[in-house]
Amino acid sequence: MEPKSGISRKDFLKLSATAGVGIALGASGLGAIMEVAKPAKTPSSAPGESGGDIIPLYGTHQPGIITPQQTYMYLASFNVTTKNKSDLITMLKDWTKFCDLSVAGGTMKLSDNALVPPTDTGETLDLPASKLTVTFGFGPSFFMNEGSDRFGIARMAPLYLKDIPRMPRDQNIDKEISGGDICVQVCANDQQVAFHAVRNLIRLSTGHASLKWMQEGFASGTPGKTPRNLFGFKDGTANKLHDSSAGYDQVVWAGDNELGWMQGGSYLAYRKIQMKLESWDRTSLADQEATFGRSKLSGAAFGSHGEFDSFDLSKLPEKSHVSLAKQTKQQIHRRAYSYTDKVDPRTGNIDAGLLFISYQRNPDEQFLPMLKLMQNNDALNSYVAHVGSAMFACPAGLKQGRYIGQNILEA
Ligand SMILES: C=CC1=C(C)c2cc3[nH]c(cc4nc(cc5[nH]c(cc1n2)c(C)c5CCC(=O)O)C(CCC(=O)O)=C4C)c(C)c3C=C
Ligand SMILES: [Fe+2]
Repeated sequence: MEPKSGISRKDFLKLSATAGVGIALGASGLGAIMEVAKPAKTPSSAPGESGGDIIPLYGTHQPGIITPQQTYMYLASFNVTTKNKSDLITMLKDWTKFCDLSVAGGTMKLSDNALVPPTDTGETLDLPASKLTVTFGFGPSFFMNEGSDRFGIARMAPLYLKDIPRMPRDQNIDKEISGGDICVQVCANDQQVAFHAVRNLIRLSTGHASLKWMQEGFASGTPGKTPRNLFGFKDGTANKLHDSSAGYDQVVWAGDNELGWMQGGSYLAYRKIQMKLESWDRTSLADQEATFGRSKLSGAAFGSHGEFDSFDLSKLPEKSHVSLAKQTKQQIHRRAYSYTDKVDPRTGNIDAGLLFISYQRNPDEQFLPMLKLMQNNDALNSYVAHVGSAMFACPAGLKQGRYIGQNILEA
């Protein structure tokens, strides 16, 4: 059934219920998704309407990588618990069907049986798609787990996938919030829509995988302008340098030296970085700007005027953050979100910082040399501590009718 455009999630639900399409509950109560409805709206609807809020799940590349940043993000990492490959496939199929429906603003059909829990948790019933994207990635332990090729896919591991090696300033890295077999990056312009997606993906993983860790982030900025991080600086300016199809091919998308499933995919590098807000806030403006090598107000590099102006590297302090990144002569595509958490009752300091995420086609060449140089020399080091770390390989875009990871598990 092809729903009409302009209808709400709730209307669509009613329609799908009448037409007898939707999702049947399995024996567990959460169960496998047996049948899903077609997308509730089309991506071509006018902006402002729900349809204009749709980012397609299918395409050459996964959504959520070069997609302009939405306001909210959940990053969740799962460990696969089932030893059975077909169980794993069931979960990935259910996830795919769920994403197919939710990114289009649809909702799983509630049960007709009042005696069992509703299939969908319901908090998005009246909400539009909100540019929801779900991006999947696979960690090194997905392919080879503690020396065991448990799903017979070790030969399918991509060229550069490995845990980020221990860095000089990694003494605060917490293993509990690092790594994992599968990561899911969920982004949307409505936090409830993003949460609904991650929550239901967790529900659908029951019996197949367990949630290892989850992080929640936000990015705030005027549309079309670079958002500022919690140090008050524009963060993401240099992404403009590769903002073209050729630029993304050069910086982001894995090439034809990779196995087929990874060509057009990308490597996700993740660092959870605490930012010492209290000590930063006691730092003079001049020192803050020298830390990055850019003006706080305009975002312009030292010696230039506008945020996006080219600049002379010799005008920046040698150990400034931007200078170090430039010295590597590499580019990465950053898609970071801020986070805030609890206050330490002993010091009154806030646990807040950056969920640093970057995408690149070759982390060995692009990301790791940059991280190493920064860990050794960065002026920013006085104000930050890295506490979480992970790397995942995100497959190429999905074709309709296929499930995420199919090209790895059924090759
Ligand atoms: C290893 C890669 C990087 C880490 C880790 C990282 C952490 C980090 N960055 C900021 C704030 C800013 N970063 C900026 C630029 C920038 N950062 C990286 C890489 C890492 N950052 C790169 C490659 C660049 C681009 C450099 C260039 O080519 O010009 C900036 C300047 C504005 C911008 O371009 O975005 C800011 C500000 C924080 C706060 C942080 C850890 C908490
Ligand atoms: Fe940076």
